[in-house]
Amino acid sequence: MVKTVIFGASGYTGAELVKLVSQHPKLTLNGLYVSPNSLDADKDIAELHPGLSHLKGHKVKATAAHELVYIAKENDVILLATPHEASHDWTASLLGSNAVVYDLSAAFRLSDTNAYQTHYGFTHQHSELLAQATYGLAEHFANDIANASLIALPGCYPTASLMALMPLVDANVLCQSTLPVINATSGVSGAGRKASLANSYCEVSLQAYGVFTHRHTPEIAQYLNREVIFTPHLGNFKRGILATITAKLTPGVSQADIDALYTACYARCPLIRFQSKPTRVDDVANTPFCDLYWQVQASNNHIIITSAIDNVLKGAASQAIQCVNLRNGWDVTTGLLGALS
Ligand SMILES: NC(=O)C1=CN([C@@H]2O[C@H](COP(=O)(O)OP(=O)(O)OC[C@H]3O[C@@H](n4cnc5c(N)ncnc54)[C@H](OP(=O)(O)O)[C@@H]3O)[C@@H](O)[C@H]2O)C=CC1
Ligand SMILES: CC(=O)N[C@@H](CCC(=O)OP(=O)(O)O)C(=O)O
Repeated sequence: MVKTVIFGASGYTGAELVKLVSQHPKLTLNGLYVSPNSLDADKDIAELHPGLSHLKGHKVKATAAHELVYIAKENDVILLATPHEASHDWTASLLGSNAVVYDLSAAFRLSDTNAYQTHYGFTHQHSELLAQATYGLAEHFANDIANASLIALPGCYPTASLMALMPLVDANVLCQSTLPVINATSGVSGAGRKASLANSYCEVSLQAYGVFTHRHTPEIAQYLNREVIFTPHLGNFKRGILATITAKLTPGVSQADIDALYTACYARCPLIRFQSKPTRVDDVANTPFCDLYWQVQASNNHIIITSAIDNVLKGAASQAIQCVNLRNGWDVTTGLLGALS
């Protein structure tokens, strides 16, 4: 069995990772960690997440920075479901042995160190790790992921957006002079488990936020190699993201062309599903799938694509497990579909 540890195990994505690792046929849970001064240190995971009561006996431990090198030596898979700064500070100590680091934060997603000061408010100290990191967008970078030692999982909105737009950019069917427009709504779990006024039950109402400033705009732009207009919205539901994307096509591109293009791109991708009607959050919540729907309006060369994912699964934890599977040469769905049928 492949020994696996999870940092940030008490959070939303951490708890999903605990569940996914525990049901994975080739992984074994070998340690759960929270922050050095966490109020949850030494609590049982079943106490923190009653939905994980069947895993009673797994306690979360406070991380001690001086133990990181040892933890990495003793394990094969390190999953970081931690804030960006914690991943940034700890990853160098976790690399260097045989363990592979899968980081769910944004600490290693962007290639430009300066972007971290602008968009994340901290100074990035590890340009060498940014150069080394592989982006964990599983369906698009499978070969790179298979050989990587540091995998930077995409953000939730970038996952939904890039799954829709990358095939079109790669096939060069988007008009160069018009920016794709992405409007996406996320459930509240996207903001993490920590209490805040903006995310409290009575305060949440469907609303745009981060207008022209959201930190996922440069992430999406970097991997598309072109600018986009991205506007996130907060919705009053727990989990899921629906991205509705409008883009201008080059003249003459038809519905049949786009059908063929997506079909070819995702032919061997069992976790990408095509829908004949606009996609719905309820169909992907609690699943590792990304659902796509598209419609071309030939009269004015436009396409609308709708992309739906579960933000804590395909947008984070289950995509991390896809990467673990790819990195170990296992079927990409291993451990992900068992409880669904
Ligand atoms: N929620 C989502 O939909 C998505 C989240 N992500 C990213 O995944 C990561 C985890 O997100 P999420 O699960 O939502 O967050 P949560 O706030 O729900 O959980 C964060 C976890 O990290 C621990 N933690 C907090 N501060 C530190 C610290 N300084 N050092 C180490 N551990 C710490 C917390 O426990 P404690 O404070 O008790 O130590 C908790 O276990 C983040 O980087 C987030 O940006 C990515 C994609 C989607
Ligand atoms: C609803 C909500 O608040 N969502 C989060 C995005 C969550 C995510 O993907 O986070 P990272 O890129 O930080 O890992 C936000 O907009 O900040």
